[in-house]
Amino acid sequence: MVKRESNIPASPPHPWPEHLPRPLETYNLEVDVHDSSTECSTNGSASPAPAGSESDMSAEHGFFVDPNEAHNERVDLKAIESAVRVILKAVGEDPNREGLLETPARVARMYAEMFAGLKSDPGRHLAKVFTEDYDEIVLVRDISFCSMCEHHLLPFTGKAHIAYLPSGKVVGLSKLARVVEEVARRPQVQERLTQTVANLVEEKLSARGVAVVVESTHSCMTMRGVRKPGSLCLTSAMRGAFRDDPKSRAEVLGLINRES
Ligand SMILES: Nc1nc2c(ncn2[C@@H]2O[C@H](COP(=O)(O)OP(=O)(O)OP(=O)(O)O)[C@@H](O)[C@H]2O)c(=O)[nH]1
Ligand SMILES: [Zn+2]
Repeated sequence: MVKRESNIPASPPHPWPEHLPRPLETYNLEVDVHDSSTECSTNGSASPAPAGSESDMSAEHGFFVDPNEAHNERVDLKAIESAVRVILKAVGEDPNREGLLETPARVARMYAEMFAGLKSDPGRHLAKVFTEDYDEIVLVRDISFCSMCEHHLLPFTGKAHIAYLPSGKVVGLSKLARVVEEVARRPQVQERLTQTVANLVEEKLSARGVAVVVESTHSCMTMRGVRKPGSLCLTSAMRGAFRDDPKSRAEVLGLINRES
């Protein structure tokens, strides 16, 4: 057993936020170099400083961990690699030919990225709000996203539009896009993505009204199966005033559909 230890101080100045991944360099890695099923075990004694502090920056550790980025620690990369090798063999490929040698590892990393939001809490992006005497529509339009259809594990890509009616507090505009980005990183159906985003905005901002419209193209409908390139799926979730008041609903839909 070869033990590699980082040079991070054993007693960090602050606890590392639970929902964040710990950068690999900050783990004490215990690697059995003789065992092909190598495991990395984490040692709780070494945690980095919280994001945003000076010691979180690349000068000391060689990288910066963005606390806004979702990360799914439970993804078993080795298991995905094995499964991809099985699939390659099953379709008649030779997983040992040169071009495919690194493919299982690439696919594993790709799934880790595409499903990074599976175990995270996207609502955290809406935790910081600003008191503001503004009670009209706030709309962020054309938030591009790429998610994965849970039926075929093929991407569906498109745009989300989020509007809300504040009740004394507004949120940073980028945070609405961050919620979409994180919720998208799960296997799902478009309806659930739409509702999840609407529920989060309504709950976390105590918004008087929320409108979420999502438009996307599903690869499972364009590149396979029924093969209808150009087909577009639209979903919407209306809450509060946008659901109950036809005038508010018409106003927000007008803004969402307005030509730029
Ligand atoms: N409602 C909904 N359906 C979706 C979504 N993404 C994919 N689907 C559909 O999920 C369905 C799965 O249908 P199945 O009959 O079980 O699978 P299939 O035989 O591969 O279906 P086809 O795609 O028609 O070939 C398909 O109709 C897909 O178009 C989504 O986000 N929402
Ligand atoms: Zn599909």
